[in-house]
Amino acid sequence: MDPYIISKEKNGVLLFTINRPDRRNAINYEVMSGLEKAIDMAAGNDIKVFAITGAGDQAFCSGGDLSAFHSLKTETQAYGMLSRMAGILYKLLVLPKPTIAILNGSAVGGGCEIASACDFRIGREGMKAGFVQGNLAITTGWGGGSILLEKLPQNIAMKMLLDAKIHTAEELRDFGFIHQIYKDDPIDACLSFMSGSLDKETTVLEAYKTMLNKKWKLLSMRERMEEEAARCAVLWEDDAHHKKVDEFMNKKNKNN
Ligand SMILES: CC[C@H](C(=O)O)C(=O)SCCNC(=O)CCNC(=O)[C@H](O)C(C)(C)COP(=O)(O)OP(=O)(O)OC[C@H]1O[C@@H](n2cnc3c(N)ncnc32)[C@H](O)[C@@H]1OP(=O)(O)O
Repeated sequence: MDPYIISKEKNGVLLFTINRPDRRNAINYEVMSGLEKAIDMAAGNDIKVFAITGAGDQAFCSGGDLSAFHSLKTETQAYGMLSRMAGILYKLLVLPKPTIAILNGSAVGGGCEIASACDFRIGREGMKAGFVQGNLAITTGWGGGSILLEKLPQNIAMKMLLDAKIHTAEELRDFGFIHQIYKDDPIDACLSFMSGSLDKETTVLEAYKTMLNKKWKLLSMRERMEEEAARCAVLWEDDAHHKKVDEFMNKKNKNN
C-alpha cells in the first residue's frame, strides 16, 4: 500500500492523502517526501487549492510514527527529523495557493501541526484533535506550535498546547481551530467550503496568499519554526520522553 496518494480532484483541487490507516496515518519519512512533492505540484498553474486528508474514517493523522522514530535517541538524531518536517510545514504555510486540512478523523500531535500549517481546517462530525506532545514530555517540533500561537488567540493556543488534551469537534470550532464541521463526503465538504476560492482566478488566489506570506516573513516564522524544532530536539533526548514512548510501544506490543 502506497504511504500517500496525490490526486487531482474537481475544480482545480490537488489532494494529498496520508495513506497509512493501519497506523492511524502516522507520518514517516516516506510520507514526508510525498507531502513535499505534493506541495511542489500544488504550485502549478492548474491548481487552485491544496487539500490534505487521511485515509479511512478513523484518523486524519496521529503525528510522528512512534515506531519509525523510536530509534531517534539523541538531540542531533531527533533534530534531523524534526527540522526536515518543520521545513516542509513552512513550505506548506507559505504555499501561494489556499490550503485546507480535511480532518476526516482524529488529529493528534504532529497531525495537529500539519493541520495548523493549512489556511483552513474542516472536521468530520465526531472527530477529535489535540496537541498531545506535552504528554510525551516534548513540545510541538514541526513548527506547529509557533503557527498556532499566531493563528489563534494567544490564550487559547497556549491552553491547547499546555493542556495537551484531545478536544471534540465542537470545542475545536469554539476555539477557532476548525472552521466547519461536516457530515458527509470529505471531498464534497472541501469543494463546498472552498467554493468561494475555486471560482476565482488563480492569480487572485496567489496574490492574497502572497499578501499573507508577507506577514509570516515579518514575523520571522521560518526562524521560529526552526528554533521550535531545535528546542523539541533537546527535550526529545531526555529520559522522560523515551520512557513515554516506551510505554506506548509496550502497550502496542501487548495488543499484538
Ligand atoms: C513533533 C511531532 C511529534 C513527533 O513524534 O514527531 C508527534 O507527533 S508526538 C505525538 C505522536 N503521536 C501520538 O502520541 C499518538 C499515538 N496514537 C494515539 O494516541 C492513538 O492511536 C489515536 C488517538 C491516534 C487513535 O486511537 P485508536 O484507538 O483509534 O487507535 P489505536 O491506538 O488502537 O492505534 C491503531 C494502530 O495504529 C498504531 N498507531 C497509532 N498512532 C501511531 C503513531 N503515532 N505511530 C505509530 N503507530 C501508531 C497503534 O500502535 C495501533 O497499532 P496496532 O499494531 O494495531 O496495535
